[in-house]
Amino acid sequence: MSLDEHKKPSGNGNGVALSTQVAHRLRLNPSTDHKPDSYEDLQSDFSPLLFSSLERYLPPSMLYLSREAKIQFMRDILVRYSPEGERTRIQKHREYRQKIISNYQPLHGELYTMNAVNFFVPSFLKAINEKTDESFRSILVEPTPGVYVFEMFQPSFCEMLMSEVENFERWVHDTKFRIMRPNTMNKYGAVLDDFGLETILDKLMDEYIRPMSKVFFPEVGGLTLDSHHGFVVEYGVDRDVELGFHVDDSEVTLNVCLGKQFYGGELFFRGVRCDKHVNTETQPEEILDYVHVPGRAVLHRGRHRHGARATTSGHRCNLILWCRSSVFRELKKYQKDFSSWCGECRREKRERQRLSITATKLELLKRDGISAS
Ligand SMILES: O=C(O)CCC(=O)C(=O)O
Ligand SMILES: [Fe+2]
Repeated sequence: MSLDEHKKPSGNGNGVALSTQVAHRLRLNPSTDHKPDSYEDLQSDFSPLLFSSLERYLPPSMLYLSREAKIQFMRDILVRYSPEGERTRIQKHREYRQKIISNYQPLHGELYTMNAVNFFVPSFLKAINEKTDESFRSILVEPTPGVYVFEMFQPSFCEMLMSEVENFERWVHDTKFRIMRPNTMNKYGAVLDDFGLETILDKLMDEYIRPMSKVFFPEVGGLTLDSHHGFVVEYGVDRDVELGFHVDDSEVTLNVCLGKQFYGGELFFRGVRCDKHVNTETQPEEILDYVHVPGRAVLHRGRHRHGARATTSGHRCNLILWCRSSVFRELKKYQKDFSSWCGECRREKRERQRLSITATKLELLKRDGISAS
């Protein structure tokens, strides 16, 4: 079975910016008591807010230089981390979103602001309020290491979200608006962030998924999730039927079944892998087939290889939230061993340790043998 890198149409992995000049390294931690200059009047393709945030990371010796000198220095850094092509793409995407948001009339206004009591089931809310390892563990099961399953959404929320998506799809059809699909592997489905749901999905990641990821996925940036790609996928005989074996472009993925009635569509998992090992063999203990249930969530690492079997009848709709950590992505560039989360790195490491123990034992035996003679 060959595997696809599931691509998103947006987002970059830029992390903590590093200076080109060794003498002027950015600080690792911001100077929180420093009041940055205002950059509101700055004509630049970077947001003025980005400049004032970055200013707090300037080396102390630069904090009181002229505004122009700071702008020049920060611009040089930003340009390195966001090449022109990428900036143009982001700008185009911003305009695309703006066009949708100013023309699309939402069906359920109440979906666009977070209303936790109406959206989530009480058990989930209780666990989130407590935010402890035990409270999370009390509401979920872990059918294979690293895959967590729990009840999450109220049925009324699932219905409302599905009918909003249908309404959006109808608008797209009627106005012949050309929309971008969620990723390279789906022909159907819609990006929720593109039609006004970005703010609540941000909240969903910040206040609900990050606290859980901090407990369950600290080694893949679970504590520092800072951006997301949120969409729905739609399956059925007249939609996408199945989804091939892949890894997500995320550190942590939330996948919640919204409904409706369907047969098939099982998720299959086959172990977590880093880039280098993405196509390596599956170990028997890594095999999991999971049956979707409306309202129920699955939380897993983006690098946990998976796919979805054919939805053979009916209509299946799932909410997917790919959560990313720019810090994790930046740090990953400088690492080679991912044995804290990649099944194959771990297997190789154990094998190296086993060989080294055997060699040491042999060495000792040999020495003993020699001294005994
Ligand atoms: O259909 C599913 O439940 C899986 C979807 C998925 O893995 C994805 O969109 O990344
Ligand atoms: Fe996926």
